[in-house]
Amino acid sequence: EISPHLRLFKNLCSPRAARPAIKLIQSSSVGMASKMPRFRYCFSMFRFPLVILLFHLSTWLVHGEVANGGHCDLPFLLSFKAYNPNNVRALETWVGTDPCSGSWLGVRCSRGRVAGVFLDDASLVGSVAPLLGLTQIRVLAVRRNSLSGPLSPLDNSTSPRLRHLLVSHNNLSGGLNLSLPSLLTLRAERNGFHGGLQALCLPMLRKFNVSSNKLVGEIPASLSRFPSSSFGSNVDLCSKPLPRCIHAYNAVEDGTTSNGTTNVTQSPSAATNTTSGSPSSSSNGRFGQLGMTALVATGIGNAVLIAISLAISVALFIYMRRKLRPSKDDSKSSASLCFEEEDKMRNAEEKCQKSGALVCFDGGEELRLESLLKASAEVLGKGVSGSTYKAVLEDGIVAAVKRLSALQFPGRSKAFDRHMRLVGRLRHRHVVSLRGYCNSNGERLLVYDYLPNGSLQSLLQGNGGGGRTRSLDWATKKSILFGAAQGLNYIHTFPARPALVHGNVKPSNILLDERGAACVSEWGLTRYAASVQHSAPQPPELFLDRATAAVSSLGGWRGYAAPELTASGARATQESDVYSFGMVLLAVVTAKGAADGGEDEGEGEETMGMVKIGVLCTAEAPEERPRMAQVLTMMSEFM
Ligand SMILES: Nc1ncnc2c1ncn2[C@@H]1O[C@H](COP(=O)(O)OP(=O)(O)OP(=O)(O)O)[C@@H](O)[C@H]1O
Repeated sequence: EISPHLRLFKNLCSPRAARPAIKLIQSSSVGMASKMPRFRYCFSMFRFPLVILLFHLSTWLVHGEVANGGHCDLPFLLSFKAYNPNNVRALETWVGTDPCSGSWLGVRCSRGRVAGVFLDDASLVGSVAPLLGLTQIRVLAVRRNSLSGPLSPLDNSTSPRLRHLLVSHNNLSGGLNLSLPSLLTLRAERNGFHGGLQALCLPMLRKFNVSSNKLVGEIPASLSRFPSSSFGSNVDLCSKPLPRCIHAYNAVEDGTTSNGTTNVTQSPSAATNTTSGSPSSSSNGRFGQLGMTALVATGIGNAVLIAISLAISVALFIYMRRKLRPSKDDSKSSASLCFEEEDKMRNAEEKCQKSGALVCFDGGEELRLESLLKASAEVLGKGVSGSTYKAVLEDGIVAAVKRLSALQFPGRSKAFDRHMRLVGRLRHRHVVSLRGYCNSNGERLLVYDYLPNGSLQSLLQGNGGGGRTRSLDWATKKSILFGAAQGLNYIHTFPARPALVHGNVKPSNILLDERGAACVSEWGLTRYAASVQHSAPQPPELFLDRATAAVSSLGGWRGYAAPELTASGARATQESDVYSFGMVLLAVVTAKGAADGGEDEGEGEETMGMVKIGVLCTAEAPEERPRMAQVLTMMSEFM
């Protein structure tokens, strides 16, 4: 088949245009000298199409196409297709030589290469291995099919860009051997994977599920942070978050155990008891000697294992800290974060997968503008800066989408884009992550993680978020305040020029995640707002009056804004954030809670200590307020 580029050239060789060239060929027996003028004539006729042809050839090559093999991702897709019968609907559209033509269902490309395959519920059979040969793939979603065979070992050399591997509800088998520093999602539940989890090295993993497989053995420490539901219904997995592993040792000896008939399987402690002086062991010299040797060997083995796992944990901890708190240097070296690639390449399209006008960040690669616009949406609330919706996307992703008010954020500004890209880089367990944003045609949508447990505001109003009631006891109050303080401190200390500011600290912007941990949200927007509603200055009354003032205006920022912000043109600063945090702290500490009436002495002291911190934070003069890092240090005394 002639490619479009060749066809273009063929059209240009229409009878009229081609005549001189044909003549040239026909007169090939004539001497070279007589050919030259005709050649020049022909060349001048074809100069323009030749330039076009060369241009197309070069882009063709740049995009990974080769002269006679077609698109370089084609063989992988075709061999996957070959496993499947012709009646698989999605694959019926896989025809032609260009998978990036837009007509291949479920195939998504970026810069001329296949970057995503989305074939959930497509009745697929055969092996998934060919799809893992796609070297530029970021998202592979083939859930709820009948795929079988093993998942080939994957590492940075085979799949350097893979972020989301969604293969759940298939018949896949074999071991899980994945060493992918950038993988964010692994959904492999309800398959037939067997063996252990030791060959999983996935430091950036956020979503993980290997339940309902045939896995056995100890859960590595690096995966123990996931809930037990991620590991359930396997053959024999153990260790955190599942019950502890019981290490059984065959403490030897055919025919030499105390009753002389069976081998004894016992725990190390039991073995210790037996060998350290129980009559049966001391009476049996050979057993005692062998048991002691086995114990010493086991002890040494355990010590070595503990030392190795400690070293690995420390290394992992350092590695994760670097990844999660990128410094300027880190951002240069870590290619795994979507945005860091952006910085390096200085080109938004290169760094982040874009779908239309949606720019995505680390963890938001699965987002697509089309599915966002089609999502079912429920209004969560309306604030000064815009309205927030809970959006449930067709592929089950739940997100909070903030639609910025056109009045507060008019026009398209490059500074806003730059700022949002910075905001999208922040990742901390007490800061709500921005996963993507869209800024086009006057529409500004910010896509955040959806936090299911409501806000501190709903708690203060006596209604636990997410439809649940949660008592605001002293421990809860402290943990929420401490979490929010950590989030705020992270924002304040993030390496950026100028230093970052939240700008809108108030209870409705302190959300509770699925574990009930506090996360600060919607920060950094006021800097780009046309106007910010400021309150009248707070009168310097007693702290309790201030707290009451804050609580009485829970819906807005008024009660929480620092007095200096009332001046016209005043901008939020880190000091004004500290003030607002102090107001939140006072509001929380003085709020009615489950412990009212039953406060013990220790709690009373802590309350007073916290109140003092609140008073320090709400000092009238900004320069007298402590920094968030100092607030954290003071608070940690009560944690
Ligand atoms: N990521 C999120 N997950 C769950 N709920 C959220 C999320 N972001 C905001 N909300 C909730 O949506 C509601 C509206 O939030 P929104 O930020 O639009 O208004 P606000 O916080 O009252 O005012 P402002 O615009 O000044 O921040 C609030 O109750 C907030 O708790």
